[in-house]
Amino acid sequence: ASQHRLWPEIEKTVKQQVAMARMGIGECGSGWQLFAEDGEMKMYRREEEIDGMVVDPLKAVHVVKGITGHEVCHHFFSPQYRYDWETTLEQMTVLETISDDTLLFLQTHKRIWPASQRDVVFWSHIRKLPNDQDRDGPDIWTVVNNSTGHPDHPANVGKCVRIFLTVCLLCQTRVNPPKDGTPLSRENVSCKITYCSVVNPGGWAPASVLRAVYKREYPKFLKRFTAYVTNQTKNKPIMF
Ligand SMILES: O=S(=O)(CCO)c1ccc(-c2ccc(C3CCCC3)c([C@H]3C[C@H]3c3ccccn3)c2)cc1
Repeated sequence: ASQHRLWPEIEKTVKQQVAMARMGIGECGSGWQLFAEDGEMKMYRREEEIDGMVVDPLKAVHVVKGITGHEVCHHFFSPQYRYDWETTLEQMTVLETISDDTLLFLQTHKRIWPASQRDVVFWSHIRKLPNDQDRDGPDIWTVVNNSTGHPDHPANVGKCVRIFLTVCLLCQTRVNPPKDGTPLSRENVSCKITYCSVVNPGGWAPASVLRAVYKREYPKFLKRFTAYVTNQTKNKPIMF
């Protein structure tokens, strides 16, 4: 994969996005407002517009018991699960398998009235990162999705408005070993999830509509996705 044309961009974007995701909300600069909370899940956004279009950066933090960072990233990255958890997905195509850890996707999302239908072309890269805080702690896993062009799928040719996004899912596994030396089980693991996304909706859509869509869809997406991973893994050996 290192010789692929996208490799330099992937390296740079992954490093950038991981650094941002690791910063706490306080360090991330001001202006973050908590807009949704549900148990361990907290969702923040910053209100930002470019040329009158809403591009509100989103940062969600969540802690889920019984699953690991590798399991969360594996189910987010792998195409075979996506229709199960991505409720707004209408069509997903893997345009290119760049390597076993890097795919190129074309996705069309269901139309959200009154906005016109959207599509997106993005590369998706999964990576394990050394846990530099705690040397013998479990590794950190991340998936970064970033829009890119594709010669066979130019933007805004068909009925869909092309959106542009950068998404980073960063997962840190926590292990609390059982006192009595019994083997590790799912009760002894949890995962701290940080999900960052910036979506440029492409063509114009009313700010009030977009903000309502995000307010409704993002909490639903993260809850549904983490519940899906819990269900998929509950009777399987732990994937560290
Ligand atoms: O994390 S991913 O890479 C996961 C791979 O699928 C991702 C996340 C979100 C989107 C996305 C981008 C834009 C929109 C809007 C913009 C104007 C009208 C459609 C929506 C709408 C469908 C709503 C939505 C918002 C948040 C979460 C899920 N659904 C979704 C795409 C990919």
